[in-house]
This record gives sequence, structure tokens and C-alpha cells, in this order.
Amino acid sequence: MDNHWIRFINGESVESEVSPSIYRSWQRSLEYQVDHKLSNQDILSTPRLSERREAQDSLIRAGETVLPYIFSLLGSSNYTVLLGDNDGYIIEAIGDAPFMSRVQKVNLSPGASWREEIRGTNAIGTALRDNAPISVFGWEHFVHDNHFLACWAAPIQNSLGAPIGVIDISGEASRDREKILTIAMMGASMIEKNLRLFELENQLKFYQEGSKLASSLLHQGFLAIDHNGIITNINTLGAALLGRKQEDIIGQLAGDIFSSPKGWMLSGHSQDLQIKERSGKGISSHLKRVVNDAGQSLGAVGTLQITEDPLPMSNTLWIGHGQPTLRTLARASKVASTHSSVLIHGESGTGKEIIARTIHQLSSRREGPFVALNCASLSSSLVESELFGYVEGAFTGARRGGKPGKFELADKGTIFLDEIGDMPLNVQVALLRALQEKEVTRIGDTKTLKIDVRVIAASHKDLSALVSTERFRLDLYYRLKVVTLELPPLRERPEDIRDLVPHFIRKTCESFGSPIFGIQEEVYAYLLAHTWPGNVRELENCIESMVALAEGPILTVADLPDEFQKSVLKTEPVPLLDQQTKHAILYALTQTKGKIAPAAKLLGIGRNTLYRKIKDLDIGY
Ligand SMILES: Nc1ncnc2c1ncn2[C@@H]1O[C@H](COP(=O)(O)OP(=O)(O)OP(=O)(O)O)[C@@H](O)[C@H]1O
Repeated sequence: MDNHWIRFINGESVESEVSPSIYRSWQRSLEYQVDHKLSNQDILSTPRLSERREAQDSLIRAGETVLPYIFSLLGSSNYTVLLGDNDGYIIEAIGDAPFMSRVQKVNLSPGASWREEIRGTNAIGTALRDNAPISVFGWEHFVHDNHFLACWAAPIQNSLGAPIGVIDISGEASRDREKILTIAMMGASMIEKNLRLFELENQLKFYQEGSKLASSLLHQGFLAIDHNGIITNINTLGAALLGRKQEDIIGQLAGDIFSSPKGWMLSGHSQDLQIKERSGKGISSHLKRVVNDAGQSLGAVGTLQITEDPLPMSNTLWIGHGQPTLRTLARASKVASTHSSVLIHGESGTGKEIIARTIHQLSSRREGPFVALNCASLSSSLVESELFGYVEGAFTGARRGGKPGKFELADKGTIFLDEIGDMPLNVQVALLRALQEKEVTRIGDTKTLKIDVRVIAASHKDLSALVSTERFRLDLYYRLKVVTLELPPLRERPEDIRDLVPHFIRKTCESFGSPIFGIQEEVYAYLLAHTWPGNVRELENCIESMVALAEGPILTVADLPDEFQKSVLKTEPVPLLDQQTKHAILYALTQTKGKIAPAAKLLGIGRNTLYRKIKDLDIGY
């Protein structure tokens, strides 16, 4: 049969005697000027072969299990199974060692290109050229050196049908077995299926990551539930609405998270569900069913919004129920039932006026007026006229008809004198007289007015120190401090932060006329780590600015002012171990809503140890 090849090489017409695809390929080989005695070589250097293999990574991975499987089907030795890329370069080869070293002589091995232009008619090159399976036996190879081979190759196609690689089985020329071509074709089809699978996996990853990213950018809660009722995605806002962490929700059965009677089941294509979260918050969700082409349900995606107020409502003036606060409140309610003067001491912004109002409200005077005067905000002469009032013509600029003083206005009620430490000494004398005599005289007047007023004074300064430097009268000091109340700074009552924050969110939203915001749990870790030099007033301002600048209906860590963001991290240059301890403590405190004893239990340490660590690590607690 070699005859046909010899006659063709010698220029005779053998067209009708050889298979058409082989004949066409022989002719192309002539056009390419392939030397039938010794073909050109195109062999990649090792680094270039590595590059090519890297570029064809998915093709190699797709063939990883297929090549050995195909080889096992051949059932006997003297075969090699090869994987080629779309340029005909062999990138993978397995086979019998003796046969592989034989074919190595004609470079039928990784790195060599077997495209037709180089090697003339051969299974790899011709299958790629024709984009069709082909068998090339012995003398059908255009180059004489390859006549000892029998090869079967099938192109590997992409989803559009274009060749992207080739699988080849080569054996000895004597092995003319028709079914081997079918095996090669099966190998190509298996590799194609693997490639499609990779593509689908990548697409799935792309959509999953894309939907995660898109949902994180949403300014409302986002929820995805698969057809098994498992929550596959919820964004941070959605998790915050449910008062849980994302990782605690994803992977859970929707029916376990929501206690809606209908659960997550959807009858139509979309449906609004009023779902009651187990903590009692009202959440409305608008879920849309996702279906495949056959109309089968794949799951549901949608949004979550708050329908009921997420924040607890409080009727009392004073917010906060931490232990130090409860002690102060208990003392305040005791003193409310007496007629004694009260002296409140506390840093600025700790709520001195609020506690004064609380005492007033709890007292029998609650129907009477509560009148407040900040002594630090007025000049010496004004303080006196504000306190006691004046008659017409008492001084230049005095109002026609005169003006009643705060004491008169507070008759049968309570007067709150804030920043009493700033009261001028001459006014202190008049105040003392008024307290002792229970009567006041308007400036410029001769007659006295009987008054029934309870005095509550407050100062952020240490009045006893002012007494010792004679800036405050001792007798007045004793008159005022019948009962003293110490208001602890906010940093000493972090439990209150948990109560104050929702209160201030509500207050701010109401004044802005906006819907009530929720707050992400993580924010508390930052708020608890802050030292609050401005106390409750600072906290109120912080929440107000967060609500004003928030991007969505849930306050997140990103909404915190910059200096707060740093407060949790303000540990450097604290060593790593300390930093970890600090974070563990903050985490435990967040979990226990600031309560020391349960936090200590959670951390497995004693209460005193926890107090010491908080102090040592300057946790600002
Ligand atoms: N326990 C609390 N509950 C609710 N709001 C509070 C509480 N404590 C303080 N606030 C709020 O914080 C702000 C400061 O409170 P307040 O004026 O009573 O503090 P203060 O100690 O009198 O401050 P200053 O000494 O600077 O006058 C106010 O807006 C008040 O409403």
C-alpha cells in the first residue's frame, strides 16, 4: 500500500485510491512545502512549554482524568494518549514507557507542534485543520519517518464548535483498529463536557460574587433563599435588621429564622410577606420567585424592610439601666419624696439636668413648674435679676412693668441651678438668704414674696475645693448639699450605651422626620471602646451625626465619625497579644451588652481580673 504514497510523491494521480481527507491533506502538505523525507521541527523550549501549559490550564485540567481513562480502555501496551492545543502543540502525554521513547524519536511528545504546515498529513494536525475526527495509518502520514505510526485524533471544540484542542491516540501502524477513533472521539467529548462544567462553575462564581457585591451596595436589606428553603445570601443591612450576624443566617433554613405562618414559601411569582422576626420586630419582605426555563422554582430573592419600630420606646426622662445608674436613680427617687435641697455632681453632659427633672417628676411638686437656670451662662448682674426678678425702673434697661425672677416662676415647683460653682459671691449671699427665709425680693422692690421652691443645684466642679479657695460660700454649700447625688461618667456605665443609643436614634429620626433607623451590632463594639469625654451629650451628638450622614436605614460602622473608628484600634503600639485580649474583651462586652459578670464568665476569667484587664489595657470602659 506504500505504493500510493510513493506514486503521489512521484507526482502521479492517486486521488481515487486514497481517502478524500488524506488526499486533500497530502496536497496541502505539498503546498506547505513539507519535506516528505524529513519534516521541519517546531519544538518549544521548556520555559515556553510551561507558559503554553499555563495558558491552557483549563484544557489540561479538563483532560486530567480523561487521558488515563482513555488509556485504560485501550487495554494493551504500545499506545500513547496525547493532548494538543489548538496550534497542534502537544501539552500532555501518557502511555507505555517503551513506546513513548520510540515516538520521542519523531518528537511525538510534549513541546512539539504537529500542525500540518510543519509535519504534513498527521492525525493531530489534520484533525485540527479539518475540525473533524480522523485516523491516519502508516503511509498515510505525509512524512516517511512517521510511517511506523497509526494515529486517531478528534478535535476538542468550544461551545461554538470551534477547535480549541485535540486528543490523539497513537500506536504502531500494524494496529489498525477502527473503534479506536470512537474512543478518541469519546475522549474529546468528555473533555468538552469538563470544560463546560468549569465554565458553569466560573459563571456561578461570577454571579454569586456579583450578587454579593451588589447586595452589599444596596441601601436596604437583601435576602436570597434557594428552592430548599435555605438562606443563601443576606446582606449586612438585612442581617442587622434581624439583629443577627450574616454568618449566623446564611445556610439556615428560612423557616428557622422567620416565624411567618407561610414561612418563605411563595405561591405566585412574587409576594409581599409580613414576617415576624422571633425577637418580635416587624419586618416586611418583598420576595420574587426565580424560575428556570421549565418554570420550576429555583428559589426567591428580595428585600427586607422594618415595618414596626425597631427600637424600644421609653416613657421616662432618664434612659439607662446599668448598675451605677440604677443606684443613682434609686437615690434620686428616695430624695424626691423629701423637701431637701439636692446637690448633683457630675462631669459635663452626664445628665445632671435630666436627673433634676426626674426628681421633680417623682416628687409631689410634679404638677408645679420646673425652672432651670444656668449660672455660668450669665453675667454677675444678670444672674441676680434672673433669679429674683426686678421692678419697673429698677435699673437702666429694666423692662416696663418689671419681670418676675426664676424663683417666683418656680413657686410650688423646683428650681434647677446648673453650674452653681460659677455663681458670683454676692449672688450666693442673696441665694442663701432666699433659701433660709423662703422668700425673695425683686431688685428695686421693698416688699418680699413668700416662695415654696425646692432647689436642686448642680456642678461639674468640686464645690468643696471652691469653698477651700473661698470662691464658694461654706454656709451655702452646706445648705445645698443636704443630699448629694454623684452622676458617674458614661465610661463607667457602658451598659447605658445600649439603652441610650436606640433612644437617641429614635429622638433624632423623629426630629428629622425620617423613618426610624436600625443599628448594626458591630457599631456597639466601637461605641463601647470610646472614652466619652463629652459623656451622654457627646453620644447624642455622635448618633445625630450618624443619622444625618447615614447612607441607608441601618447605622453601620462606616457611618461612625472617624475618631470613633480609631477608638477600637487605638491600641498601637500595644503588643499583639494585648491587642487580641482587648478585642476578646470588647467582643465579650458587646455580647453581654456591657455587663461585666456575664462577660467575665464568657471569657472564663474572674470579674476582678476582667476589671483589671480593662484598666490595664485602657479599654475606655
Ligand atoms: N440618662 C439620660 N437619658 C436621656 N438623655 C440623657 C441622659 N443623660 C443625658 N442625656 C442627654 O444628654 C444631654 C446632656 O444632658 P444634661 O444637660 O442633663 O447634662 P448635664 O450634666 O446637665 O450637662 P452640663 O453640665 O454640661 O450642663 C441632654 O441632651 C440630655 O437630654
